[in-house]
Amino acid sequence: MRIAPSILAADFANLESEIKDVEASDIDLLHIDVMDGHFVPNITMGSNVVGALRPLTDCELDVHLMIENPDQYISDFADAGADMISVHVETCPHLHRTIQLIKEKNIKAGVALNPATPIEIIEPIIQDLDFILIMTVNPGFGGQVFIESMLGKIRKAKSLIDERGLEIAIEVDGGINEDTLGLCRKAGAELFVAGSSIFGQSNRSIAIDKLRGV
Ligand SMILES: O=C(CO)[C@@H](O)[C@H](O)COP(=O)(O)O
Ligand SMILES: [Fe+2]
Repeated sequence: MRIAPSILAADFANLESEIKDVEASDIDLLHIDVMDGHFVPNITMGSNVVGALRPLTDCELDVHLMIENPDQYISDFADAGADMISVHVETCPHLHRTIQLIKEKNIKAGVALNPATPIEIIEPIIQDLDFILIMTVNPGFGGQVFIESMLGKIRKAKSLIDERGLEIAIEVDGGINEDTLGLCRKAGAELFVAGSSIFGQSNRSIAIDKLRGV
């Protein structure tokens, strides 16, 4: 299992030390939530933040785009140093093209799905994906409560992947804590985004150990 701390819950005035703090716990991925105030009712950060963080860390930068018209910004985020980019299927009328745009940048391509979006929507292009991001809360804010009915969607995603013999990671995002992580893992997820259950805690190394079940 891989844990991706979401910097949305970090102290923005001290991002460098916040990142060093979680890196001390052998974290190999950082999750960056990009929100535009249109697709979701919140505004966060752009590719300039990804570019500023890139030289500060060896972690893979996992950029979660919660923005309308993502095609227009993929190049900026990739050039700024993203290693993985996920786009929301709800924002992509030409999803196949959008995925190819990400892959042309030689980085991992993922599709994110809102809780109300059925997993079957990605079936026609599943073989082109490196990962699937299943939202376990409605996107827009950290600190929300995990939606338990998403476990069924994770199981369905796992079956779609396994039936085809594909190597695609299932990432879950929203309300992941020491109770919900195990449920998602059992259902088939392997990449766990965690904001408040890591950066919201005073001792991040204890928080990460708890998530790992140590
Ligand atoms: O994409 C999002 C929210 O839209 C997430 O990545 C949050 O940042 C997760 O925060 P927690 O639910 O773990 O506090
Ligand atoms: Fe996210």
